[in-house]
Order: sequence, then structure tokens, then C-alpha cells
Amino acid sequence: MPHTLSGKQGLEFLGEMSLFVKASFTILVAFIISKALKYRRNLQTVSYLPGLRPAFFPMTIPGLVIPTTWWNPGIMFTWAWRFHLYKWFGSETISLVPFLSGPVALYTSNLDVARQVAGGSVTTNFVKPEQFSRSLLFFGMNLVAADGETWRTHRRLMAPSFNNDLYDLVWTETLKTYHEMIRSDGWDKESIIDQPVVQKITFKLALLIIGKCGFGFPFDWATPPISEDGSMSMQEALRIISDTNTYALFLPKWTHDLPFKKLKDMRTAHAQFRNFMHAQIATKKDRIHLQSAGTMDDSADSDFFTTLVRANEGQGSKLKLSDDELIGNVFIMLFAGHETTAHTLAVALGYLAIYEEVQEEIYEQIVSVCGTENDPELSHYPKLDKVLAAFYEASRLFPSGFIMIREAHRDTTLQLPNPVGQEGHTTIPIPKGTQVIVDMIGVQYNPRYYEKPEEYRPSRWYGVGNESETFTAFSIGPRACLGRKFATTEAVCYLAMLLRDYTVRPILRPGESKEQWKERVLDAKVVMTLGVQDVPLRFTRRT
Ligand code: HEM
Repeated sequence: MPHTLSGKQGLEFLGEMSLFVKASFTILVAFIISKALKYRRNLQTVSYLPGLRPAFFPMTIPGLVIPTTWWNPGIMFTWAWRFHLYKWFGSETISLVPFLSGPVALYTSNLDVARQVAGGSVTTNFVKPEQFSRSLLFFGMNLVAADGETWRTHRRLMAPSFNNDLYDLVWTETLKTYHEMIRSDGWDKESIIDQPVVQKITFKLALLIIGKCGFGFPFDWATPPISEDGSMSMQEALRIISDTNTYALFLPKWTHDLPFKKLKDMRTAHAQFRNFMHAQIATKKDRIHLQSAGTMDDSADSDFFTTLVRANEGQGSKLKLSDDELIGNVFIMLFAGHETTAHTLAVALGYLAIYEEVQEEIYEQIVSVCGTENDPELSHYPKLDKVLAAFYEASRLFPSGFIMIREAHRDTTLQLPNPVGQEGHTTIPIPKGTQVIVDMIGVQYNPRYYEKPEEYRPSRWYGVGNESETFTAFSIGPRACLGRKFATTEAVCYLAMLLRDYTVRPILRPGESKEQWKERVLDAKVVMTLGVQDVPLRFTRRT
């Protein structure tokens, strides 16, 4: 017999239902009120500075998976809105206050503000927040992620290795590697070489140069570094680590073991890379022990890998590194030392391919400085300022270190310079825990500093010295990039050889114009650093 509700039961049921609806409604109202109160508090925190009011903070899972829209800017908004963002709000420093979830932050495209937060002086009120440095800490504490006394120790240990002997070696090895590439990839047998993804060669080059010069690895173009079991090249492992770093950063740790292909690749790459580093460290330790015993000459071992391993062994320095710090620094130097340079070289070649007149101007300088027969020498470097400018300008438009995240570790203030044309500044309070993000894309597309910032114009850097702080893509102040001269030495040498021997042109799709190619190809993609889409190029040997 079908079960039916009596009148009394029906009333009770409706009563319970309405109780449930009432309870849900009350919870919803309480939730909305608490969010609204929190939102108001957050607006106070940023002194009601104009800015974005999205649902989520950009560096959260929704920020990563949902494309850039007005209600969810996502991780790419500083790139997607690079021409308008700060104009919209009439300020070079804006706030970002999510109304659903995530911390508040200030984003700045102003260099004076960047100096106040990212300069990294001893008395700084701002530190690198650990939750965002996590992607750099997979393998252990290191120079890039560290702060305070730990940072000072790591920097003091590493900085002396970045000297003229190193740059001499970088130059020599880049020349050698260029010739190896020409021979082993068969470029010497063809007059036209198509590279559908130029990053394949720029990444290989940059990894080999950091490996040879910074670590003394015995690899070359034909036999690049591979994992201990031979199953994965280290270039591939580092690419996967970089591509999947957002999973590692934002997904809870337990999810990393789930049986999805991306996660499996991530685990394999991490394991292979870790084994590779352990094997290299073991080999280096053996050498150091033999050298200490006087049975091996140590004059050739001046690379920073030796410095790190010695510090781990408690030799040669008062500064001791733990095992985790050793492996953390090995990873960071291999990583920072190649991905940044490789992306920027790909971008520079992409722009030079479409701006033929700029390419010709640079070619003429190369030939006038080095001739067409002999390889350039390191002493030519200062005279190849147009080559350096081509690289600098690529790095301005695609700054591989695209955001520098800092957090106030005590209550402090910031001086925000008034808009262009108005003297003075406005001081705003910054409560402890507030994030201040230096938007390097914003800085480098800021019309206050660059005329027609959207244009690729290497000439703006002609004559600008290698150390000049007017060039900001390597950051500023005591925490500026330690590898700047390393990167520019490698880039100038490689570009000088390549552009002297070959013309570079874009590989266009049928019916595609150069302008359309530029729109399609010279577009950013975020991995661990800011990269560029696959750049397809044609190299034609100059006769
Ligand atoms: C185009 C190439 C490069 C660019 C645009 C670049 C950019 C940067 C930026 C913006 C920072 C500051 C990051 C922050 O404070 O959050 C930085 C730091 C650093 N870079 Fe580079 N970099 C490049 C190449 C290199 C190379 C080749 C190496 C090593 C050989 C290197 C090693 C480092 C290190 C160790 C730091 C940390 C310095 C410190 O905190 O004391 N970089 N780089």
C-alpha cells in the first residue's frame, strides 16, 4: 500500500522543511555578512586604494584554471592588461581585494615603490612570503627563496664565484657550444634550417652553459646531461618541473600521488632530477676528497658547484651549508641559470626575425667589431652594445622574473609617488602581512619610464652599461640578479655568432602576415618564469 502523509505529518514535514530553509538562509546571511565585513576590513587595509575587486586571488586554483576575466583576473592578468591596467585606475600602484577568497595585495608598476619593497636592504620591512616561494623550495632552502640572515649567508657564499674568470669561461664555452650545435645538428650541411620551436635550441644551449661553467659538468651538444638510468634528459626533467610547478604549488600535497599523467610525469621528473643531482654531488665530493688528500690537482675547480659542495663539507669557508641547502642551491642555480636566459633568447630572436632592419643594423655592428672570419672575443663584448640591447629589449618586453612578491613582516608605510606631472608622494600605511607585488611587466611597460613601451626598440639601450640600474628586468638593489653578467655574456656571444652567420626570419603560416605572426607567437605563457609561445624560425646561412 503506498505510503501517504496524514495531514498532521504533512504539517510536521513542512515545519521541518521551513526550519531547514530558515537555517540555510541564516547560514547564508551570516556567511554573506562575514564576507562583507571581511571585505570592508580588507578595503581599509589597503587604504581604499583603487583597484581590482575580483572573486579570487590570482594565485589560487580558480585563478590558475579560469582564464582572465573582469571577475577573475587569474595569473595572467598583468600580461593580458599590460597596456591599460594602471591607466584604468589612474594610479601606478593599485589594490587587489578579492570578495570571495584570498589575501589582499597591492600591485605596483612604479620603480620607487619597487625599491622600497624589493630592494632587500638589511633593514627591509618586506620579506618573500614562504607560501609563494614554495615552488622554489622543492629541493631545499636556497639563495633565491631565502630571507634575512640565511639569505646573507647564501649570497656571501655564492657571490665571489661570479667573477671575470667565470665570464671568460662562459664566453669560451658558448663559442664552443655554438660550433658543436652547427656540426652535430647538421647546420653546416644545409643553407636553410627551419626550427619550428626555437626554444629547443635556446634551452639546450642555456642548460649546457650553466652546467659546464657553473658546475663543471662534462657534457656537450651531442651528449647533453641525462638521468642516471638514461631514461630522461635533464632538459626534459627541468621543463616538466617548471611546467607542473603550479600543481606542486597550489594542489595539496596528498594529490601529488594521484594517478594522473601530468602528476605522474611531475613525480618522475622530480625523482630523476634529484637522482641526477645526488650523483653529481657524490662525484664532486670524491674529487674534493682526492684534492684535499693532495692526490688531485684542484686548480681547475673554481665553479660555484665546487664552492657549494665545499661549504657542505665544511671546507674552504666559515659558511656551512646543510645537505638540503646544498641540493636546494644546486637546483636553483641550474634552474635560474638556464630557463630565464633561454626564454629571453627565444624572444630576442623572435623580434629580430620580424624587424629585419634592426637585425641588419646589429649584423653590421657584429661584422665591424669581429669581422666575418674569426670568432668574437670577450674583449669585443663592450663594443657589441647593439647585440646586448637586442637582448635587454627582449627582456624588457618579456621579463622572465615577471612578479616579485613581498610581504610586510611588520606594520610599515609606503610612499607612493604622485602621478606624472604632480610633485611629491602620498604615504599609506601597510599593516603587517600585506602583500606588495612588484609587477615587472607593469614597470617595464610604464610610459613614465619608456617612450612607446609597446614597441621593440633595442636602440633605447644603446650605450647603457652592463651594470646600469636603468635596466630593471634583473631587479634592483642588494637582491638583484646574481647571474646578470653571466646571462648577458652568454647571450651576446651566442647572438653575435648566430646573427653573423645566419639571417633569421619567422616561419609564417599560409596567408599570415608578420604582424599576425607577432600577435600569435610573441605572446606570453607562464611557467615558473614568464615564457613565450613556441617560436618558429627560419635560419638562412649568409654567403
Ligand atoms: C635573462 C636572464 C635573467 C633574468 C631576466 C633574471 C631575473 C632575475 C630577477 C628579476 C631576480 C630577482 C627575483 C626576486 O627578487 O624575487 C633574479 C634573482 C636571481 N637570479 Fe636571475 N635572471 C636571469 C638570469 C640568471 C642567471 C643566468 C643566473 C645564474 C647563473 C641567475 C641567478 C639568480 C640568483 C641566484 C638570484 C637571487 C639573488 C638574490 O636573491 O640574492 N639569474 N633574477
